[in-house]
Amino acid sequence: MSRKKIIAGNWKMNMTPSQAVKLCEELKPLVANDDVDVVYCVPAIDIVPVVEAVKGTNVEVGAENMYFEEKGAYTGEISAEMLVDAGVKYVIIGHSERRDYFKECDCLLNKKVKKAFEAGLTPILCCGESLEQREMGITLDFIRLQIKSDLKDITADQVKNMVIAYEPIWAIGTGKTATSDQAQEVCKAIRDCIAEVYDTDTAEAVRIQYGGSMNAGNAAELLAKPDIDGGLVGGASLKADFGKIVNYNK
Ligand SMILES: O=C[C@H](O)COP(=O)(O)O
Repeated sequence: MSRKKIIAGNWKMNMTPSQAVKLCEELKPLVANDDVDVVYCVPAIDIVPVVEAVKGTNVEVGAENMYFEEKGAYTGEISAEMLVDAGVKYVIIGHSERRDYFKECDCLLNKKVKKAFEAGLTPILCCGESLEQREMGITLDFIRLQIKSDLKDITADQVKNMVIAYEPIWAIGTGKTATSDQAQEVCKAIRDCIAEVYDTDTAEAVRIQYGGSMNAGNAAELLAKPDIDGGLVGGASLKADFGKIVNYNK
């Protein structure tokens, strides 16, 4: 099966609303590539202006987080319904920074994944091992556990339409990219895990991204691997380099 590549920028806590609009204008001519899906996952306050700024282009907008409740007394949170109403199509769930700094656990993330689907959003579910886990040789076991817990009670049809991002924590923002073989090994293990829990059709359909210091220089090699269907790009998504990653195949 041929899966369309998906290149998503994760802006993290960068870009004020006015800077965000300026960045969209700068990137507009650089990210025009209909062969791939292009997504900007942006801070909550940037969502409305960015949705407006990318109107009429090939870019879709994603959120970096959401809460699983529909509405109510949850100070500071944003619901899936709010995101959908604002024009958001994707939502990152379970980024390692949320798991680590904000103590988001698998049980909470499972509720968020369910809610995202219920609201009509496409979740980009992140998983990845720490350096310590890699050195202990438990990377694949740990990631299988994460995937199984986060996808508890999620149906095969839902999994077919979601995105999973493999992000080794030791490669995030460090300039240390996983080698393309390391990234391929884990992305394949994730696909095998999906085949084991669901079936081969589902495993063949789900798109699996790599994230962790992806840049204009290493994207083509990573994206050439059979089980890597895209990138979740942090630092390099805030500059012209992002256009080169999106056009890795040109
Ligand atoms: O979500 C994106 C990842 O955390 C990767 O960030 P990075 O490209 O800055 O290493």
